Amino acid sequence: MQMGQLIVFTGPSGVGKGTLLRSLLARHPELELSISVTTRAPREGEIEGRHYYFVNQEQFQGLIATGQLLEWAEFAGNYYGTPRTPVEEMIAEGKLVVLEIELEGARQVRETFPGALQLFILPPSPEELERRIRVRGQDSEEAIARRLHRAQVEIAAADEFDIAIVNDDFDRALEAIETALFAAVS
Ligand SMILES: Nc1nc2c(ncn2[C@@H]2O[C@H](COP(=O)(O)OP(=O)(O)O)[C@@H](O)[C@H]2O)c(=O)[nH]1
Ligand SMILES: Nc1ncnc2c1ncn2[C@@H]1O[C@H](COP(=O)(O)OP(=O)(O)O)[C@@H](O)[C@H]1O
Repeated sequence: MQMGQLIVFTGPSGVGKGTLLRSLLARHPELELSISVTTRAPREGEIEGRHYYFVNQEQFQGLIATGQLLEWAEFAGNYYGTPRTPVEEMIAEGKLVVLEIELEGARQVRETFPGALQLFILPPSPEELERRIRVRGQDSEEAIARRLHRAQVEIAAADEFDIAIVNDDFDRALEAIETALFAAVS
């Protein structure tokens, strides 16, 4: 059987990664989303095992110490990581596995999985990025400030990625992602 592939999505908080991925996954059942582990508190409506596996600091450190994370990083005061075993199993089964992760994690994956396709999602402007984070209405002022600060660092690194796509018009961005993705994996 053919080996699967890793597809990495990175981009500043609020750019629309989650929304784009939901549409992409609904349209392409052959894509599998990796569910991350995080120490962040669940947002309203987030479900354990579907959006994230929610753990405490001690549990997260245990996962690092026992090599159970494929990559991990601290982001805006919380830890996030990709559970290794499910991803390795899905790749061995020939699946296309999607990781939605921040910059430091994407850099780690670049080292360990050089064949991974790395996509970066850009906002049309910094103002629109801030508007989207606020419209989502899920984060405290402090969390918003940390995310906006981190966004500048992430956007400055967009050139490191295989492809950068601006999420201005949603449908157009989705199409551009599909084109890039299926050109790379076919
Ligand atoms: N390195 C890494 N980053 C992750 C992982 N899961 C999520 N992230 C990233 O962590 C950041 C914060 O995620 P989250 O708290 O859900 O906020 P949101 O992106 O604003 O919805 C985002 O950039 C995510 O892409 C992971 O497993 N590893
Ligand atoms: N192309 C777009 N135009 C306008 N709003 C968008 C667009 N894409 C996403 N959004 C909105 O922006 C907000 C943040 O999107 P989200 O998917 O949560 O971002 P991320 O996962 O990157 O943090 C949501 O309210 C979402 O509906």
